[in-house]
Amino acid sequence: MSESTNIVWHDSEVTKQERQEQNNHKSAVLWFTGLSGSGKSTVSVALEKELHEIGVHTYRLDGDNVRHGLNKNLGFSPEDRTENIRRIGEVANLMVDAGLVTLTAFISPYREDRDRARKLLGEKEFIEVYVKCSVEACEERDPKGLYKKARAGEIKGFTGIDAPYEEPVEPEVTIETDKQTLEESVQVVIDHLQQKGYIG
Ligand SMILES: Nc1ncnc2c1ncn2[C@@H]1O[C@H](COP(=O)(O)OS(=O)(=O)O)[C@@H](OP(=O)(O)O)[C@H]1O
Ligand SMILES: Nc1ncnc2c1ncn2[C@@H]1O[C@H](COP(=O)(O)OP(=O)(O)O)[C@@H](O)[C@H]1O
Repeated sequence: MSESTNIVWHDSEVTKQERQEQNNHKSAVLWFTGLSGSGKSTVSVALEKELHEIGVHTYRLDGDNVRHGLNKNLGFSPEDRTENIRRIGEVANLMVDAGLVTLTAFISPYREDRDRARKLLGEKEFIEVYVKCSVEACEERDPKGLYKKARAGEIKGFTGIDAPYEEPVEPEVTIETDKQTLEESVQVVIDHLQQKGYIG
């Protein structure tokens, strides 16, 4: 890939802070990470609905959806997953600049890739939400039948089966979807946003 040259940053006259003030809440990314079937999509969808209902401006980026468009040229090799997460970090950064509480739901299995996104966004605007769920429980749920295919050898390099998932070390929030209900998980994240002053 060639790098762009002769490009100059052009500032806007409306700042992120002004957008946040108009919205009446701060902006940040809620970075959901966890195994396939752990509940990233389910929890982020329910959480976004609740946030929207209380007047928070949101947008949700989901692995399956983004891989249909922006990242349709990427597969599941380690290099492609890294590029997937790099692009999502950049898109999330733009959305946070636009004043949105941005919810991303990607397996994002590599710590280094998540930490790169954290560094890009900055500590205050990157909230890592570890969707913790045992691989056994995810496999039992198998909402898309992918674990079955992975066990049968029809999918190679499936996260948790024959590809790694590196657990977060110090996530801002952990939800345990094999122990908590969906409603409890959503509430844990809302409590965090309120306690840390992101939303009123
Ligand atoms: N090999 C392999 N490993 C893991 N997942 C696979 C694979 N092949 C396809 N899928 C489907 O792709 C979804 C994961 O995409 P992500 O963009 O979140 O993955 S990653 O962050 O780049 O690792 C994942 O969606 P979720 O189940 O929502 O996590 C799967 O439906
Ligand atoms: N407490 C829970 N929280 C979230 N999802 C749950 C819970 N209990 C069962 N589920 C089910 O687990 C599955 C999670 O799938 P999904 O949200 O697509 O996960 P992911 O996006 O991480 O792949 C769904 O079928 C959901 O209904």
